[in-house]
Amino acid sequence: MHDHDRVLILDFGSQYTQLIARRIREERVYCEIHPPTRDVEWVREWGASGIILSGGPSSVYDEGVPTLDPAILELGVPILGICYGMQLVAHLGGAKVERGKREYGRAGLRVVEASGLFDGFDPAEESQIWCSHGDHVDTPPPGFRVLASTSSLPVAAFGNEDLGIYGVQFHPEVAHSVRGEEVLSNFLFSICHCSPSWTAGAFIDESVARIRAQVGDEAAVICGLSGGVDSSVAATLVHRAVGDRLTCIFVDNGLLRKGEREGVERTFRKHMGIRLVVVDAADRFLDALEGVEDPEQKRKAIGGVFIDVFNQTAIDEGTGATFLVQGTLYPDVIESVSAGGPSVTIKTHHNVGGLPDDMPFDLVEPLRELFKDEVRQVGRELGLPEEFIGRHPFPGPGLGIRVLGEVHRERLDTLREADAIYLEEIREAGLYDEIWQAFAVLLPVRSVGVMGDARTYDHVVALRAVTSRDGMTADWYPMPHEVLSRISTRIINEVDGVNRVAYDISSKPPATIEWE
Ligand SMILES: Nc1ncnc2c1ncn2[C@@H]1O[C@H](COP(=O)(O)OP(=O)(O)OP(=O)(O)O)[C@@H](O)[C@H]1O
Ligand SMILES: O=c1[nH]c(=O)c2[nH+]cn([C@@H]3O[C@H](COP(=O)(O)O)[C@@H](O)[C@H]3O)c2[nH]1
Ligand SMILES: NC(=O)CC[C@H](N)C(=O)O
Ligand SMILES: [Mg+2]
Repeated sequence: MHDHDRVLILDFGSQYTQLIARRIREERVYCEIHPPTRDVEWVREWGASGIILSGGPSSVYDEGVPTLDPAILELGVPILGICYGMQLVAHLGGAKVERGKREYGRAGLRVVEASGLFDGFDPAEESQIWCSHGDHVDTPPPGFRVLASTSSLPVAAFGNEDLGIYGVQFHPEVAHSVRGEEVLSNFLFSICHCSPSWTAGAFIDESVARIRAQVGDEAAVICGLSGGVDSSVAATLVHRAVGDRLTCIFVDNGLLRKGEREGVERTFRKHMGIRLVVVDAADRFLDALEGVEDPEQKRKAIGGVFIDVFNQTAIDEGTGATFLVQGTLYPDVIESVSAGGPSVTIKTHHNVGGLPDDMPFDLVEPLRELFKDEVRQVGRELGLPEEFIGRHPFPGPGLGIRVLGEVHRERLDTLREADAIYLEEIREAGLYDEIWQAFAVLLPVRSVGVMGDARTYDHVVALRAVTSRDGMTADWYPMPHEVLSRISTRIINEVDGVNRVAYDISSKPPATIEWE
């Protein structure tokens, strides 16, 4: 049995699946996202208080589309199907899913009565919802009744209260569905009878217990420690679970920022009380990157060397470790791999898709289901110093994916200097905490300039600064002009080989935060 009610989200490939998870956790209910291939036995074992079926790009009549073990509908666990999830419930329940009436964006929802899923709504009033579908249902399956409609959709929501199974054609999880949160909270609390008990403190207790169960009483554990918030939180949790059987390994991969190695070592030794080994492996990484230009190849090469170095260090240090802890987060996972489901690979995060198949360790990833801001909350609860928690994220492949194209030592040095100036000025201007992540990128092009009456033909540095909540979506930060101007002047004057600075004004999507 679990201490907390838990909701299972089956992911049919919607862009919004992670938003569903967020919304549920914001209601302080624990949830996890899993591929729709989970069968009824697995689901029973998992112990869901409620199940949400996400939307997705498929159509129920197409070939090879993801479906649901129909026995799950008979478990007696409440179910809410959203968009494709609703269409699947309709299809499996014997209703017809109609094709070809496309509806994207806003619509007005009118509920039949103010109860159950729509408790607190007013049948006399319309509320704005957000839609994104091409298929729809005109008549609910036998045993189900219409709960809401819009001017163009006769069935915007249906339900069978006896079975506790519901479907909504719109997306209650997006902010533009103005009362969507209420729909989700009605589902969680009135229908699934969850209690809102999932807090950062509860997460800590549970994950310490889970780590103990996974690692056992004997095994030794190493942790890849970067000094970033994710691995610091992961290391602290594991340390609570296994004590001195944990050794942290900080790898200087030659792709770190200026002063980073010294800074991380100092802060960690000062605050953490965990054994730390620092390994200088710059040559190995740079050798592996020689001649490699493609971003995915670079990421995979770096991921592979990380594991080799962890392995060699575990042996050299005589740890006998059989477990490797990583601070992998949910966004690392979702962007790297199709979660057994239908979403696509955006980029291979070094700690997920970049791992070799024949890894000599079992992975311990206590944060695999969380988003960055949730990890920060856990870190605060664990009492980690603000120096770790407030740090901008820094990717494991580091400057290796910020020197675009082939990575050379002198290019790394150039970027290191430019990046240090950029961050120094941002701190100086008091903007560091307002920005989610800021960094410089060295472009693989050169441009013409004039310095001291002489012609230059040098490199271009692009500056990126974004605001974000969880790294899944981001917007460019409107950096004050006088700060930009100071940064640009300093970089061009102080960094050899750079004669031009550009500011990146792309949001995510359609761009990503990193350039590679
Ligand atoms: N230089 C490094 N040495 C050892 N392990 C590393 C290093 N860089 C990354 N890792 C491992 O890869 C994981 C993922 O890196 P990632 O950058 O996502 O997390 P983080 O560095 O802990 O936090 P942040 O996102 O705040 O930088 C880390 O949690 C850590 O386990
Ligand atoms: O540890 C990591 N290993 C990686 O391979 C990796 N790639 C991207 N990132 C970080 O993830 C966040 C989202 O980045 P993107 O928008 O570029 O995908 C941003 O914070 C990125 O810095 C990584 N972190
Ligand atoms: N967003 C969705 O879930 C869309 C479901 C289905 N593909 C449709 O177009 O109706
Ligand atoms: Mg990092």
